[in-house]
Amino acid sequence: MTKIAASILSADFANLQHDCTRLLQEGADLLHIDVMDGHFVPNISYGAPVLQCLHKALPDAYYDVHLMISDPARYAADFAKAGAGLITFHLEAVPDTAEEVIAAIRATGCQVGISIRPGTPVEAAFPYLGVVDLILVMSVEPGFGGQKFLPGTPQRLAALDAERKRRGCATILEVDGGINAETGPLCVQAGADWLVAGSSLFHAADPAAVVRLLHGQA
Ligand SMILES: O=C(CO)[C@@H](O)[C@H](O)COP(=O)(O)O
Repeated sequence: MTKIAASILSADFANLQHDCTRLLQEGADLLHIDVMDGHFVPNISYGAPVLQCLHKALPDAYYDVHLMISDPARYAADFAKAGAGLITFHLEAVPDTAEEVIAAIRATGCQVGISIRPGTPVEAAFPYLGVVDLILVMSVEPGFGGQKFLPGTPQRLAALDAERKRRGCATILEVDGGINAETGPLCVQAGADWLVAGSSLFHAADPAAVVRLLHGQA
């Protein structure tokens, strides 16, 4: 079944535990932790101490960490210690050393993901099918929540899904950016397994209804 990852970037940080507890109670499957360094992307979010506090408050949640940072190998262990279940980094950040970063994350005991920006040819991720646990396709330019879904995304997911089937591997396909009741189902139809949703969940009057819809249960 499709999993819904709630992106905490859209939470009220003064009430982070409350907002996350609510979303998990409303049916979200996991928490998506967007880490931005103001260098790889033009925004700064938060670091491992925030995850550590959240993990302490909500130890049973699964933490899907998305590193939008220039030096993922340097910080992977910090996020693993803080409670990450899966750590995703961007191929564009480390074009020549992706294998080393994968090994560094694996050494922490976490699952490993790679991500690609909207402008990166989807074929760049093909060699990692069956190598990493998850491939995250960005459906907006990374850096900010609340952006509009890029319409070419389902086609990119479908290409990855077809290649995944051709290779017979089980790598999870995740999509992130502008996911809502309209765009989520298009991504699922194209092959996405995990949907990251921020503003459409945290700002919804009835988040449970959005989760049900994204789960395909509405
Ligand atoms: O990584 C990012 C943005 O860089 C995303 O996780 C967004 O935070 C998703 O937010 P919405 O587009 O769903 O509001």
